[in-house]
Amino acid sequence: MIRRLLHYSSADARRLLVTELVFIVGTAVLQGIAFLLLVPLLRALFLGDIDAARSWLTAVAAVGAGYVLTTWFASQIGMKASGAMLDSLLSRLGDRLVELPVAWFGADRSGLIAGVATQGAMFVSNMPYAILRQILIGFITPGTVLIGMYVFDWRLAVAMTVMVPVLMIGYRWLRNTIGRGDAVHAEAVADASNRVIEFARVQPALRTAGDGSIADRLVEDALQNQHRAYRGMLVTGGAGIATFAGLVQLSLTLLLVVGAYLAIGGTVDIATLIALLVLGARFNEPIVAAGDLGGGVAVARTTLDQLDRLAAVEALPEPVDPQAPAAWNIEFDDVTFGYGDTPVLRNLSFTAATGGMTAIVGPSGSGKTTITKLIARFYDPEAGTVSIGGVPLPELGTAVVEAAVAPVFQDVYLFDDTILNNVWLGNPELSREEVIAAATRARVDELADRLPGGWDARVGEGGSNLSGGERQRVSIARALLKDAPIVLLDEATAALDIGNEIAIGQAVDAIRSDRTLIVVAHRLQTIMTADQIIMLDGEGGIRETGTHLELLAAGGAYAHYWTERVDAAGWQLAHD
Ligand SMILES: Nc1ncnc2c1ncn2[C@@H]1O[C@H](COP(=O)(O)OP(=O)(O)OP(=O)(O)O)[C@@H](O)[C@H]1O
Repeated sequence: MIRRLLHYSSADARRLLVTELVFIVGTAVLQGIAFLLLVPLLRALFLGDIDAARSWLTAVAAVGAGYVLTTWFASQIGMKASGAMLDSLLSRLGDRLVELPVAWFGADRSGLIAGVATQGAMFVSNMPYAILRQILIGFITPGTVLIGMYVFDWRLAVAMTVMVPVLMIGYRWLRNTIGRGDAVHAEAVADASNRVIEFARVQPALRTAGDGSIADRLVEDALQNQHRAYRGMLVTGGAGIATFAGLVQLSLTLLLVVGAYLAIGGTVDIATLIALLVLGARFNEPIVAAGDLGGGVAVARTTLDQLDRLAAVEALPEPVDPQAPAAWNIEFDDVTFGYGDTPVLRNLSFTAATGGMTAIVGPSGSGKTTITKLIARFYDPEAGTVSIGGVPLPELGTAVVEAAVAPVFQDVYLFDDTILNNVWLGNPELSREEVIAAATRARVDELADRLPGGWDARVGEGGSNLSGGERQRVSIARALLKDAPIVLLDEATAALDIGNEIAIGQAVDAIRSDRTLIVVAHRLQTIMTADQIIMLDGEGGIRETGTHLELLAAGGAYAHYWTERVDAAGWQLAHD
């Protein structure tokens, strides 16, 4: 455990932890010596030898003073070590999270991350101050007492020694039992957190679904599961602690029996025996305290295991010497990719020219969004290459790709802040005026005019005060500000009102100049004006490629798709 704590410590936390350990060892040895000095002291008192008792009392007082001093230092340094440990755990976690591939983050990860970053990190960082000290003292003090016991009476010392492996096995078993229970509990807590977060997010949809919806059931099941896991942990943990305390009592009983036997045999005088039995009781005290805290170690271990698993998640390969692309054309060369066993894209090849707009259309689930995710390098393909400017993405590296690409996805997340600050995120270097100018080009000015507070109106959690189309306009404004040479736009599938439809059209026009734009296109206007349309076939490949006019003239699948869409739009307009 100490090795693992040191592994996750910053240099500062490591220095404090090692210093604290030195003081803890000093504390424990001094405590052991103080206990040992009780034997001659008590013996002298029983025998009425007041002078000797006074001398031993002075010795106990001197060792006690040393003990108090080292304890004070150990606790002060321990407190600082705990603080430094918390800092280093959180910064290690933060560093790791930004390294992980974007694809790793799904809704089911929020509970895990929240659990590790809050309760888990607190538990681990509490180790140096609150737990480690007691546990080390629980082993080192009895160890010192045991060595001293051999000096006083080897037979009682042997009786104590016999119990050491039994107590060690008991302690291990206790720790493992609580550890197993806690691992199950931590998983259940993470799952319940995910469900509750999801439940809170989708409230509007749930209100219309009424009681007993799937989400209600999932939350209820997850909470019940957590409750069961917690109860299981308490029951097994409680049983473990009680069993361990029983073993400790057994060792004391053994000492009593051996002591009584020796006293009856006359090989040890009563005064010495009583003093040694008092010592035996003291021998057990720190062990019981350590046993009680064994659960704490197990819980901290669960968090360290989770951190180990996070450390083991494979990041995408990064180049030693990242290249810079000379152009911004995008090329898919024989790309095959899937999320599971079945490929979503099969041997897919196409080129999107620098500065042009490519519209991707096709049936639902045909892989349109997946193509944009591969360009943003959320994933690497299983086979084939995706390149920008002729350089495969793994040779550019994630940082270069992230700088070159501005994604505008459908599920735009806005922070619970002002409209302007949400756009500003795209490029924090720019002035307020420059941000407003870019936001105006993406037609966000209409929102600022409408909402009380203007540019400083708050958008609510996740942008809940805005419609889907409005959120997407804010996201387009961010992309405009970022001024990346490639923009990926996943157009909102939801039908837009006429105001949003026109505004999004103007925002897309603003963004397309001088940029390579890949659009998962749903608006007829976007599709019609694209430089190239790629129509996916729904089986992982491309059915047709060309301009709107070329494909219409070909009279194939696209022409059919277009006629249907136009008819549907006409039907919709006729009924509005
Ligand atoms: N993270 C994921 N994990 C597992 N499967 C996924 C994931 N994302 C997408 N898929 C699956 O991959 C397939 C293609 O999804 P994709 O979102 O690329 O399709 P799409 O053409 O954009 O669909 P739509 O038009 O409905 O948005 C779908 O079957 C989808 O269920």
